[in-house]
Amino acid sequence: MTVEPGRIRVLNDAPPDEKGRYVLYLLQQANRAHFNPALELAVREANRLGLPVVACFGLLDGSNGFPEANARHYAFLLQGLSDAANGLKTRGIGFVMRKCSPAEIAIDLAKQAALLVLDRGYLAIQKGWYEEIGKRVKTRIVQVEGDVVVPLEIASSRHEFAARTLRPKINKQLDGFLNPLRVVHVKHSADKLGLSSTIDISDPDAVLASMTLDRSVPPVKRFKGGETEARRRLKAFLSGPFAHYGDTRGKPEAGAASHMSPYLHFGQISPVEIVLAARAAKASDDDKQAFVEEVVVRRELAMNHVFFTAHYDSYDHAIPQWARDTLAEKAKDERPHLYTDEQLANGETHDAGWNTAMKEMRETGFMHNHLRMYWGKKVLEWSNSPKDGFERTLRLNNRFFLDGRDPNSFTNVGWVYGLHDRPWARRPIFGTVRYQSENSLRKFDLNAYTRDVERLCREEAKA
Ligand SMILES: Cc1cc2nc3c(=O)[nH]c(=O)nc-3n(C[C@H](O)[C@H](O)[C@H](O)COP(=O)(O)OP(=O)(O)OC[C@H]3O[C@@H](n4cnc5c(N)ncnc54)[C@H](O)[C@@H]3O)c2cc1C
Repeated sequence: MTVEPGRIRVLNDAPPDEKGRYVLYLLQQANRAHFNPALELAVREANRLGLPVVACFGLLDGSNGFPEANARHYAFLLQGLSDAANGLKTRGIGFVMRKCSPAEIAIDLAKQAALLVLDRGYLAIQKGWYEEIGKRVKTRIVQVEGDVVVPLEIASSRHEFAARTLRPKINKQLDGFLNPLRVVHVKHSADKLGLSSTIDISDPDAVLASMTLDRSVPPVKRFKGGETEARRRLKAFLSGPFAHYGDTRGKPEAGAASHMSPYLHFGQISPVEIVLAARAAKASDDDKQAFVEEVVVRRELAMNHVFFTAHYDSYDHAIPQWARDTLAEKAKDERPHLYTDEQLANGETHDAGWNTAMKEMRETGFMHNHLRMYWGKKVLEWSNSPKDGFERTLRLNNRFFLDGRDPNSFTNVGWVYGLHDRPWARRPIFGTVRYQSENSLRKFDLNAYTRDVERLCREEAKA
């Protein structure tokens, strides 16, 4: 199918500029050359206008760097862009990359474009780029939503209370947006335009070395960025552990995790592609349903939260009143264990299971879903105040996770503090916010998980 009309928003309804030399696509959220609705729409429009397509990317560097991004994040991003650039070239689509803001490169290259196509993300910084572009680009601008299954405003027009309020709305729309995307053949190659990048992305390591950035968190070997690698991992997951996803996803040692979150965060794979592949895989309906619940309902609940919450990174704005009240009542409760930021980051607590999870995160950029909940709840318990706990959980999350700095990051850290949840039995420190005890470490084989983490860390340490 071609792009569903519900994914398309016209931001500037001017006619395409007749003098335009190409159709420009600001590839910023959906960093991929395939299964990318914004790109396919750009190709379709370019063919209709008899023009080539040029994709562009603005790389934020130095003092202008992306908030909280470090060498780990940038290495993965650049590997993905290198892969995307190869895919674009094979299709006859131009690719221009410069060290500047995404808005800057789009505004500059749009001067010679008939039409500008944007993809769509929901973080405040991304919304800022779209606003700036909207004010300064005079030609037609079309935005295409390709990184959620059900377009956000179609799913819901308000901040959702919990997964149970969003789920029926998503389910009503789901089948209408789960369509294979038709690849549009490029009729006019961009080769003759003579546009060149100031960045040679064929060597992502060299680009990383040329950047001014926080190198205190190094790249990881466990995850290689790019759509090719995302699809390879997805295939391996769906033909193996997926058959037991429903039963074993709470067991970190069982391997029933897709590891799609870093690839989804950097737009290196489409969630629609993931769900279509999962539906076609050999697994029970229960396994499929459990997976769709995570990758569509929970993930899109996170998008809904950041979209409708202006200050989603602020404890006072993002956490519901009932949860802040109950945590405030318990703010003076004795805290048997208090740790500094450094002790937490180094995994120097009394809790060996927590330290192992922290080690997986710090050394390999990832942590299993089941442990993330435990990990977050303990930071709340071991912090001076709930606000302090929220802020340092978010800092650690965004610093070490490859999938950090995502709508999922802000929303799930918020969940630890009561967002999208309900009151539970009253406890010290937590009040009626859901507590998680050390017992949750006994529900899986902690020794097997620890051995796994040790092995992964040895592999990271190899030259
Ligand atoms: C304290 C805490 C912090 C978290 N921080 C992040 C983060 O920074 N970035 C991030 O992407 N996720 C975060 N999560 C959500 C979840 O833990 C990860 O998305 C998941 O573990 C990623 O592993 P996977 O891709 O193998 O997941 P799978 O189990 O294979 O699930 C497939 C996909 O579904 C989505 N998904 C799964 N669980 C959730 C969830 N609870 N909420 C929303 N979407 C979900 C993800 O996109 C994931 O890739 C956090 C959860 C908690 C409790």
